[in-house]
Amino acid sequence: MTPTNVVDPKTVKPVAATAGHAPAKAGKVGVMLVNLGTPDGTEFKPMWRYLREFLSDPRVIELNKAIWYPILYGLVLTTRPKKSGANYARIWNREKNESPLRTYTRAQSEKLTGALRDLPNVIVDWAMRYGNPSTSSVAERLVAQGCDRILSFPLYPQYSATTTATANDQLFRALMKMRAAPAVRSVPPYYAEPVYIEALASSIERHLATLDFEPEVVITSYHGIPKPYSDKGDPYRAHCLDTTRLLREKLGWDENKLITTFQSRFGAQEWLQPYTDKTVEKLAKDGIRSIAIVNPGFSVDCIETLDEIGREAAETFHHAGGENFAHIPCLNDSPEGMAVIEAMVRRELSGWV
Ligand SMILES: C=CC1=C(C)c2cc3[nH]c(cc4nc(cc5[nH]c(cc1n2)c(C)c5CCC(=O)O)C(CCC(=O)O)=C4C)c(C)c3C=C
Ligand SMILES: [Fe+2]
Ligand SMILES: [Fe+2]
Repeated sequence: MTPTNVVDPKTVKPVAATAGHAPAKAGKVGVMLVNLGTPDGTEFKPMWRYLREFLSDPRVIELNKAIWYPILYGLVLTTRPKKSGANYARIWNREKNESPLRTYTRAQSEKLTGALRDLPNVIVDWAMRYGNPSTSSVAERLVAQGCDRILSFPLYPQYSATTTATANDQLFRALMKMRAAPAVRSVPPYYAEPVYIEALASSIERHLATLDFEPEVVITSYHGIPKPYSDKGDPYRAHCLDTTRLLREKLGWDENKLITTFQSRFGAQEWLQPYTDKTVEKLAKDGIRSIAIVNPGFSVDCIETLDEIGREAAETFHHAGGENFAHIPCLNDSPEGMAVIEAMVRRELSGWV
């Protein structure tokens, strides 16, 4: 039987001009890489602006506003901008005057543009959930360039409401202001995709081969979330554990060689355990001399990987008696990392190009 109602996207033409109207630009597909966000500078003001936007997001801090805002404005935003700014200053990309997260996300977008050259109707761009370039400005730019469809790619392999869902919320908030809003798709979490697991395994093997020691233990350290969020149904922890299990199988390692921990606690409540800093300290005290840490949950290196792991965790390990410490970089814009992004984008564009 011949299908009668199937639309071939290649035959859909831009809307023609009618009397009194400019021709509507249409027919292009926007691919938008979305990362978490980052401050515009390391000084108090830009740090304050970034932290205020981030920590006012009810997906991130679930406390009632009447309780949270006095703490946020009275305590957190009076002290943390200075402390975090000093940490950002240590890892800042001085050549471009921006954080590594922004540099790497832009590089991913540029490389993806090159990789998708065979799809002339596709425009690739990149945005942040918090800070700049804002999600709304990039969505508007794509629409102005003729995109009537947008594929949004929240760059988090493991889903969490605190990251993936809020990136999607923000895009729809931008669409709420448009009369002619584009159709939207969102790339699903890819924590168990073979292309991602293979990329992590080959990146780990490549970096371990450059070391002059063999780690007795390799830690997969993920950003944490408050434990109550997980208890209430956020699937993030299960996604992280799945990634590590699949990576272990791929590498042929046992449960003592590749372990899972959670880092970057914020505030007083309990977060997902085991904690990375406590684990690193305990390993050294238990006589483990050599470790490596990899951060599979971060698509690019940032303050949490370069400073909290590359500096702080290394110091903790050495102070507790450890000898050899290695931090394995994130996939970033490496060939392995770009293979993951390209594969996910091509699959999710199906039917649109
Ligand atoms: C309650 C607070 C936070 C939750 C929940 C949270 C979840 C979460 N975050 C990431 C990824 C990143 N977080 C980064 C920085 C960062 N995270 C928090 C707080 C929470 N994160 C803060 C306050 C900060 C700012 C830095 C600081 O002051 O300590 C970053 C790095 C950004 C950069 O510019 O380098 C990333 C990436 C995930 C994946 C996640 C939940 C799964
Ligand atoms: Fe975070
Ligand atoms: Fe941190």
